[in-house]
Amino acid sequence: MSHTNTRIGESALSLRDVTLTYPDGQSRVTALDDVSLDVAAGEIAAVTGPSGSGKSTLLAVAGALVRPDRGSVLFRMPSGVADLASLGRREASRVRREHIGIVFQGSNMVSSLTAREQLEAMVHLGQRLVVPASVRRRTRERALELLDAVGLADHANKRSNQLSGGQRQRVNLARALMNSPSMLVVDEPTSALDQERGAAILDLVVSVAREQDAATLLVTHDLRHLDRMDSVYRVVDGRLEAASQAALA
Ligand SMILES: Nc1ncnc2c1ncn2[C@@H]1O[C@H](COP(=O)(O)OP(=O)(O)OP(=O)(O)O)[C@@H](O)[C@H]1O
Repeated sequence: MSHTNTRIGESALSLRDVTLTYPDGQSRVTALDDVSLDVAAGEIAAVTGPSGSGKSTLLAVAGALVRPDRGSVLFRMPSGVADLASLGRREASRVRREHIGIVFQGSNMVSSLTAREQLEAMVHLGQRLVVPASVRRRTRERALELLDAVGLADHANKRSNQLSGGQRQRVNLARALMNSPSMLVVDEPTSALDQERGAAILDLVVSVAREQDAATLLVTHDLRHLDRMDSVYRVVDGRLEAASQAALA
């Protein structure tokens, strides 16, 4: 893994000149066009923009789910700085599991597991040996704590097909927080929620980002929340623009 501290400066996440294209028939469509972005630890950066402009792709690149064609994606983890753009599949998957919390719309849940077990699996998945009872107990406690924090203490033992769309979205967020990630990438966390619950979930994202010093990228269409963000960007045709909140209102 590369250790390139000098180029990342004070940032926890630093994208430099990132370009990503997808195949489109005989040609290619440019989803991200020379994007550079810095997010500090504990900073919450909102990403807005029209449908199809490249927001989810930006999150996927930052979250080590997709490798860009060009550019670097430097990420500061407790163990050092890695360029996510140059990691192989296995290494990227390990970094995601251990250090990145990902909340995408429709994130997959295992239907046979309860809400609590979905969270516990995040921790147990990475462990090859038999998990000691003390670790299992701590993991369970943390899972219940997080389910409580997202307002689902009473639903811990329900399977995902017994939960509503909004409740599943909250399980997704709780699950992303299980490993105390250094980076959170969150796509439309409030889309399936009413205003009150949406605001509560956003409160949780904000408090987690601050308390755990997680660099946070959050796609939202809900302009009411933008005043709670540290920075606001707009993606238009794959290009990133800094956006003032006044210009978006
Ligand atoms: N897997 C893919 N294969 C081919 N093209 C893709 C793929 N994923 C996205 N695209 C294209 O890349 C561009 C950016 O898509 P992206 O999903 O990042 O936009 P978005 O801003 O998140 O949109 P929305 O707000 O509708 O979710 C679009 O033109 C889209 O059609």
